[in-house]
Amino acid sequence: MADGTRRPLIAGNWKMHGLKVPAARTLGEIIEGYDPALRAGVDLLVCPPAPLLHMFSVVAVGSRVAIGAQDCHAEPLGAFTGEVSAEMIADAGATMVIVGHSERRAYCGESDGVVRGKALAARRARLTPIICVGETRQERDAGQALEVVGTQLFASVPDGPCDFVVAYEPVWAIGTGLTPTAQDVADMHAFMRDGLCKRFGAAADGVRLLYGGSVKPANAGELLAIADVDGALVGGASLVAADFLAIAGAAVS
Ligand SMILES: O=C[C@H](O)COP(=O)(O)O
Repeated sequence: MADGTRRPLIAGNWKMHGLKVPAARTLGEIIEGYDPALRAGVDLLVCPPAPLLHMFSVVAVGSRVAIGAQDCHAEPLGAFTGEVSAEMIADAGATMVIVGHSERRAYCGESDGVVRGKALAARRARLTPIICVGETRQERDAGQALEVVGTQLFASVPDGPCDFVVAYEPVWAIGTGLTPTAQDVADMHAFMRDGLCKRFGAAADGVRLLYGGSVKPANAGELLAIADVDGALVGGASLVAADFLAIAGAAVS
């Protein structure tokens, strides 16, 4: 649970889902459902596929629903066919960007160093990076979860100001319906907070630590009540406005 100084953030990662007409309808439902009670207590972020960023940013103007991207390139421009820079994302109207998602680490071979470069690019473009970390099932079963996440966190987060969000997403919990125990989530978030505070000092108290991996309306209350869980990074359930809003509701109840 956010400690009162950290406003909860519920972020929806739509991954590679969304054609413009149904996607705009879903965004409209989210905006409509982000009522004063929710607005008073929780931040909402929707991260659609890149081709929808500009349209979403225009539709969301004045709604206080933030729009974010799912990835960015480290360089501001250049001969990088198919890539999108942080500056382009900001120019499209987005304010945040996910970096280092485990799907990109696994399928695109992104190392901690690459992720750190993307987080720095986000800072350069005045975007807030959401830096993702998380262990595999094999690593957890081997008792290495804290060590693996600690290493990822240290190497993926750039030096400088605490202008980032961290998302802890156990790889084995993503899209599987499985979640860690509340105690395991609490231990990991306390460990991450401690590591950030040792490195950055008191400023790290303001960093929001999200949990991600099979967050649904049915389990959001329990997960969001855990100490040092300041919100959620939601995949599948963020594609349904009612489910996404119900998860946001759990952050304020
Ligand atoms: O970025 C979101 C995560 O990968 C979680 O996805 P999920 O909620 O579908 O498990």
